[in-house]
Amino acid sequence: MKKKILLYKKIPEQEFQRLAERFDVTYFPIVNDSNRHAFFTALAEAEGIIGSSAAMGADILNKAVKLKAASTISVGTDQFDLAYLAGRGIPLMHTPDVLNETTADTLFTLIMCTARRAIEMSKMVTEGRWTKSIGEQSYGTDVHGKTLGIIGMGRIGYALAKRGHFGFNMKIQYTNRRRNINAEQDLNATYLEMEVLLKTSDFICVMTPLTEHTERLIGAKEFALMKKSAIFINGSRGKVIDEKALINALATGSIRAAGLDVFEVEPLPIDSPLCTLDNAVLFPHIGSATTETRLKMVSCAVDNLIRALEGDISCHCANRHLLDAQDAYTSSAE
Ligand SMILES: NC(=O)C1=CN([C@@H]2O[C@H](COP(=O)(O)OP(=O)(O)OC[C@H]3O[C@@H](n4cnc5c(N)ncnc54)[C@H](O)[C@@H]3O)[C@@H](O)[C@H]2O)C=CC1
Ligand SMILES: O=C(O)C(=O)CO
Repeated sequence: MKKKILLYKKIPEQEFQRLAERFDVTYFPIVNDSNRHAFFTALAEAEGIIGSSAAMGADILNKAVKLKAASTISVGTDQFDLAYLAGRGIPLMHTPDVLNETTADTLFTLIMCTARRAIEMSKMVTEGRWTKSIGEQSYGTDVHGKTLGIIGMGRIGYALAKRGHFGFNMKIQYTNRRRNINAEQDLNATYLEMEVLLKTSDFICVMTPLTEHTERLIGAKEFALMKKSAIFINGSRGKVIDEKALINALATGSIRAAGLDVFEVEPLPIDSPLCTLDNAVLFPHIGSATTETRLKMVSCAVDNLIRALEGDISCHCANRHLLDAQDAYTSSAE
């Protein structure tokens, strides 16, 4: 008999078929109040789950009494309670690497848009305010040759640093839990304590995961340390920064601008003060959102679930360290 799995995201047909060939799939393209009861009923029967963009805390996961493996169509795993899953011996699979280059492209777009005031200038044209040659009040600032400070020099941080170093002759500096020797050797990156990085960077980009250690990593104190000319970029998760403190820094001109792909609350409510600030460039969480990369992520997540339900978590398991620490993983193939 086929194992039951729960799919809670719309995915391309060919990937759906790969799941359907192997599993008995219950599919919820979206979960809302009208289908939540049915969703929980399916969750209680599922040996595997696959999807993204839905909170999967212990309160939800404890309904998944038969669960053997979870697969998220994302590299970020903050929607899940990793320790809870590990405590039950359940691996959480994720999709690293396939989205590095696309997400770094998005981050560099934010850098260019904020520095050159691209959205603001475009609005000037489309709103009929371009009535004479622009003056210096509309000038941007250069990106090439400036200093790029990266907080979280992991897979995506490195891909961003590559663009800055090779494409824009930027000086790369970073802070990270561990030294990134590849970035130092390949990109001449300098490791700095956070405080020094904040004080000396022209562009500061946060690319850490959201964890209990990184929640509100950047707040009023950190914004106050940045140069008045600094441009702040967040592509990690909204909760890694104190959004109110950022709004204050932008509104008072204590930093120059911010480019944001992620927010404390998503979708960003239209009454957020961020929406009124010309020096904030706001994207609707599109870091990895190209057709090619989203397909690769789905494909990777499908492979991950198939392998994990066969007992193989050697690749792409996000809570492997927690499972190993308590020797909790027992192969679901057993
Ligand atoms: N905006 C978007 O669409 C996307 C956002 N993301 C976010 O980016 C995050 C990072 O992704 P990857 O680069 O693949 O992860 P990664 O694990 O390769 O890199 C993260 C780096 O942050 C460092 N780090 C962790 N805690 C830190 C701390 N307290 N201080 C300094 N450094 C710390 C780690 O040592 C690691 O090197 C994801 O977890 C996800 O939340 C990822 C993809 C797309
Ligand atoms: O993969 C992730 O973590 C994202 O945020 C979307 O690509």
